[in-house]
Amino acid sequence: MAGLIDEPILGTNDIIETREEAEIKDVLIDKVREEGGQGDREMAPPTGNSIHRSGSRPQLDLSKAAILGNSEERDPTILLPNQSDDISHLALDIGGSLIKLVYFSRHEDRKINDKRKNTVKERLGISNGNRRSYPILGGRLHFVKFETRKINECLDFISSKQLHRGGIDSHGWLSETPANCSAEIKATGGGAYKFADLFKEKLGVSLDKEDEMDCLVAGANFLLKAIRHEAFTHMEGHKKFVQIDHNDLFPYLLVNVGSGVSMIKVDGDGKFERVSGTNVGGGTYWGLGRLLTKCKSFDELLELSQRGDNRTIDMLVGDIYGGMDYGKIGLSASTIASSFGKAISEKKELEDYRPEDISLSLLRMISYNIGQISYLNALRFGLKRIFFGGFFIRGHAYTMDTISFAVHFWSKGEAQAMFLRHEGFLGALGAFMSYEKHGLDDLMVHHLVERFPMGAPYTGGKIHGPPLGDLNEKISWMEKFVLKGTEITAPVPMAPPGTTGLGGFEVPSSKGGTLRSDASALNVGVLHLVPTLEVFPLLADPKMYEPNTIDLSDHVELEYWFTVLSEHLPDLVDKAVASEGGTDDARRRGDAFARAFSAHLARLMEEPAAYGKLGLANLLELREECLREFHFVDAYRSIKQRENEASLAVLPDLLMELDSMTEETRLLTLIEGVLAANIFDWGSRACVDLYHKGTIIEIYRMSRNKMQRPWRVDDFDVFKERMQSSGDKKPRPHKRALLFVDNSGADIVLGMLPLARELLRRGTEVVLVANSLPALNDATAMELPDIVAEAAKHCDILRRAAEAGGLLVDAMINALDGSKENSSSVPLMVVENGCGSPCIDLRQVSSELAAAAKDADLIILEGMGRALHTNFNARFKCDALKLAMVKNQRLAEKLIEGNIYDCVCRYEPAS
Ligand SMILES: CC(C)(COP(=O)(O)O)[C@@H](O)C(=O)NCCC(=O)O
Ligand SMILES: [Mn+2]
Repeated sequence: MAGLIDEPILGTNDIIETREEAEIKDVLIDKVREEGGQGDREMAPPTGNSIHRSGSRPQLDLSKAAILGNSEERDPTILLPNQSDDISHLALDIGGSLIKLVYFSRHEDRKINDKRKNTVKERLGISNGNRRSYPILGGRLHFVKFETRKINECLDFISSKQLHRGGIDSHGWLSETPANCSAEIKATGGGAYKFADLFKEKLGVSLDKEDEMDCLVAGANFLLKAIRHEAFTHMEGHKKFVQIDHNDLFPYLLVNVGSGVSMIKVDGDGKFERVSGTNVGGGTYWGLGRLLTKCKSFDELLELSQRGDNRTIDMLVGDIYGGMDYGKIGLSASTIASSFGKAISEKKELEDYRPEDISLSLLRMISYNIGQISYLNALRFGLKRIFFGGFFIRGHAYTMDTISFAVHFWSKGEAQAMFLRHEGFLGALGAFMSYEKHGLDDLMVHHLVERFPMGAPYTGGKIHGPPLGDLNEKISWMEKFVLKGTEITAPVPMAPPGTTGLGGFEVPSSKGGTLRSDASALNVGVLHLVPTLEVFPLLADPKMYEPNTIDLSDHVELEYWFTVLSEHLPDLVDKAVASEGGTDDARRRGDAFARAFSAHLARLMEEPAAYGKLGLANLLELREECLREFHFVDAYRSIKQRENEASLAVLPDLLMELDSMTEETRLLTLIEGVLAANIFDWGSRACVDLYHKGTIIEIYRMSRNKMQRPWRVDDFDVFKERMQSSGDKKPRPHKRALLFVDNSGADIVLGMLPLARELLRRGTEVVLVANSLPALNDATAMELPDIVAEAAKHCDILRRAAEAGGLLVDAMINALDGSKENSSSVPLMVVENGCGSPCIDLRQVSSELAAAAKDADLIILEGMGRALHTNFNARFKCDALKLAMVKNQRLAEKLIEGNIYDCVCRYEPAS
């Protein structure tokens, strides 16, 4: 059976400048020695093309190794194109019931010879490499679990992924272990002792034991500081994410509900005390439940409870008071007076009770008890916040509701129970954190991007067999998955919460047809660690910033966008398959992509907050990520090329026309041009239908002719005032403008480039900000220099500025030999934005863009994705212009009370 886990993409390593291999090896060997602080240690000399390491270590393949960038730099990056090992860190939490694994896989190197990057770094004064003292590599943190009784499956998993081999040292290099010393894996939990010999025997590794409490606290602190939507409340079926202020996190009570329960007062990093606990925990539920119901697993028991009615077993207040409330002390008739209390007075045997009812009664008894004891401890120490973690909870709505109810009830609403999405992984994550100097504790929230687990959207990281090895296995698994028609293809709708008020709940508040135990067990994605990401420095209030304009927690809204994306899918698959030559292989990958994406959508429909707060930007990014997962690198490649060529052909005429205008008319025509050309959007259903009705130029002309002011949002006059002289007063030109460009073809060539040219003409430096990776027909930073070079053939202003910005090949030589000072023009530059999506979350942008922003006093956001779906409400420290054509009827109605093809020109002076 295939394994169901997200796999890092196994990709090719693109390459760079070639250098003498021998020289590179020397640098590399020196680097490993020096940075590992082990200069005196003997290192095996290279044999052939690889360094052979001790038996349990992977080989480092140095063939075709090359220095990336400038070899004179202090810490040059060295690319190993043939090094295929996915170097990993692994940590374990081996509990009585479950084994939790956290492992790290390195990002594949997608580095290519992007000369633009080097020049832009020089221009913007970006220092090379990482700014932290010990850099960590970009990569992904994966979270998986196994049942402890199936420990062999876990060992097979580790072995097949080679997770026990090698690690990364403090500098992101393979750490070296002397030949006579075996590898060590950090592990916590009782099983780290119990199974130490088994790990040694089967994998040849020693378990380096870490204290369980230390790990729990380290894991919880890391999550609460570094993950945006980690903590949430859960009351009467409603999940609500809580924004934790990192500076006001401590003290709090951490309640870890595993087999037993620990209550820990946390005062800071590494500062905590186990103040209480209870032996009535997850193990009790499972153990008693198994005896009473004959259930085979925890999940089965939990699933049973979904259909249970505890009133048949529990003695309720109403049973004692003849169906009445005991109002005087605030107890309703449905309050449980005594768990399992009815069983004493009835002449029934165990077989006479439904297992479903027993399970629910048990679950409720234990959850309530945990909630109550936790609150009493919080009260004891004056703690307001209580975070609950541990695998007992497993995102199960009824368990959380019951705990929340207990805390709320006994505290009279003063205290709140909060839950953690990575609830089960606190210990494993803490053990992972204990690897010395991995740099993780340095990471901040903007360095982590949580993405949907690609390989297995619906299985929640549960491992059912060996992991999927390659793309082919993943595709076959997708095929089998859909053919089997499991429940994900028909998502279970959320049921309205059911509560009787005061006393408690009659039935579980989120009672679907069936509880998919996997889904409830793991609501976490894969954490992508991107240490180079930064918060966009021009955000007026980063803490209050919310990228998404549309709230998808509104189910009607979610359903609408779900339908839009589903309907767009066949066309997208056609484009993607065509972009890969329309081969049988491409068709197969296309089908697998469609299935995987549909499954993700269905999963999110079922549980929108499964991976944190869901916004439209996440859905649009998911689609792009999913395409990349099935190796479609640029589905709209040929469309983009065709449109670029057609637009470049008419650019000279447009520029001539613009040059013949007065300054005032020209500015208006330029803005009209941007809005009109934004119609070329292959992500909009309506626009794609339109493209069948005419040529690119015909559609562009039609769109321009339709431009009539006032636009639906029209701040042009205020913008014009800022830009143009009135009377004798000549306004100070902006120093630097960041232009967030959108689509290829007419959009960039006939819209944004002419606007950039106007700004350059006025003496404003221009930085074109484009996607790092392709998304729909958006122009990428890699593509822009060629487009600019073509455009510059027809325009002196663009040519000189592009030269000054190092965008033209000749100019690059100038820039590098220091003659840039002679340039007579302000520069035109290109930076990548750090994302591969039609939208942009400005909390996580490339370091290039953050550096470029430092001197910028004007930003122009263009397109629906970047200016409407995201950032429509964003406020900036500098002047901001948001330009877009609305190419969706519903969005037009909702956002601007207008109609499809209406335009937005929103200008907001610096705040
Ligand atoms: C994907 C997009 C955000 C891209 O728009 P752009 O940023 O290129 O203006 C937009 O096309 C969109 O929201 N499309 C889905 C809605 C529809 O098909 O109507
Ligand atoms: Mn776009």
